[in-house]
Amino acid sequence: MRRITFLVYAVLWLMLLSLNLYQQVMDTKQYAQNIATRQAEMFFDHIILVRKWNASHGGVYVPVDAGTQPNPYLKVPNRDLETKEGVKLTLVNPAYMTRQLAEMSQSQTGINFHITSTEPLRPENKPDHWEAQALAAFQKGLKSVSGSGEIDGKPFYRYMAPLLVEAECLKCHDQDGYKLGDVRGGVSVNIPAATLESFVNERVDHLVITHTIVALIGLIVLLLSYLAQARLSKRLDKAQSRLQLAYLDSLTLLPNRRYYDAFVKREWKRALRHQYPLSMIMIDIDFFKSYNDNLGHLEGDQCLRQVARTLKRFFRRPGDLIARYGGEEFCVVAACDAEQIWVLAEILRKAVENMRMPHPDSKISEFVTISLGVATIIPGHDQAFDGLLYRADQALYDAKASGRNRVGRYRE
Ligand SMILES: Nc1nc2c(ncn2[C@@H]2O[C@H](COP(=O)(O)OP(=O)(O)OP(=O)(O)O)[C@@H](O)[C@H]2O)c(=O)[nH]1
Repeated sequence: MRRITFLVYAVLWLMLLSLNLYQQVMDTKQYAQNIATRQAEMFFDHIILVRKWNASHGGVYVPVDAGTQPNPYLKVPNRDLETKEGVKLTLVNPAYMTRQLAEMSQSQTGINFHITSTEPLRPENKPDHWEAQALAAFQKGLKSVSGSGEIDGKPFYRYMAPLLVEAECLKCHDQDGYKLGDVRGGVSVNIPAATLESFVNERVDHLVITHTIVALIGLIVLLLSYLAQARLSKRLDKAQSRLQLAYLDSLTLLPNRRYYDAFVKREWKRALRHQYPLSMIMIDIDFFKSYNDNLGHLEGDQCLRQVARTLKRFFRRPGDLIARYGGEEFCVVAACDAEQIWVLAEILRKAVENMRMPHPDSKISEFVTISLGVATIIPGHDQAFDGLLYRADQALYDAKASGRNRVGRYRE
């Protein structure tokens, strides 16, 4: 694994976990919201139940005191009575009762609920923005609305459901133009977010801790496998360079004699099996001894490298090989026929000549040149590879004998 791959995996891993953490935190918040909504629904149902009880009695008389004054918005006969003993009683209808319960609930449980409608008789029953939107939704048929929001700057889970006109309501409200089933308003129940905050915070803390631990474990595993892989590839690199040292000539970086031996053995067998021709070119730099003597051994090395580089350009096919055979000799093995190898040899000769590398002491040219000997054979069971080598050598000898800087062909 390369360092960049490791980093990409690490970032992906962290992104995946962050996404999961985010999703779980959102789920937790939604869960808290659901709990609050369920609680508010139950609260709402109780209010409705108590209102029904009150309405079923056409309201309930209670003694007048500082907290329960006659309801100025209740315009019915006999709203206020006095018992024989002189106790003053006033009629508490469902709306008045709901308001009183709301005040009691607010002070004792912190749960706030609010009876409201779009046209309230009592100004305090005017809906806030959230409630007004919920009332509009009820007019369109929605059965309840839940969410969250702020009341007097404090966060609340909010729930609201409509108050529908029922038979009991019409006893007092039929003069108001209401019909059975009409939306008369609604009651919003507001649960302080603080009641569930500790649950949410505790769960979020837990999620953050577990995700951090899992993230660290993942990163450690990733890091360990990266380090193990880095060590392994270092060892592989070392093994590879050892292998290269064993099979490459360090001066020219061409395959060396050892590689050449293994290669020709394999190729010879293959050509024997399939009965196709195998060709060889022996290459020798002309007057290389005098090049060395004249320009020095280091320049001689440089010349060998340059010639090798030039020759190597023509060998891209995996079935062909050019190797440093030894000293200033190179050898080509290729699975092709006599004509093709001759053409290739001629190309190589011209390529070296066209390098125009000065050779001050050559007897045939002012530049470095090569002589080449080519031979081709279709391997037979009674022959050995040495036969091909011998022929290529003979051809090279011919090329040298007939003037150098040319390709010699083996003739039977
Ligand atoms: N600089 C350098 N010279 C080398 C290397 N290997 C062999 N030689 C030299 O190559 C020369 C080969 O000389 P010869 O075999 O006489 O060949 P030549 O001078 O090219 O003569 P002809 O082949 O007849 O043209 C010798 O002087 C070797 O020392 C090498 O790795 N580096």
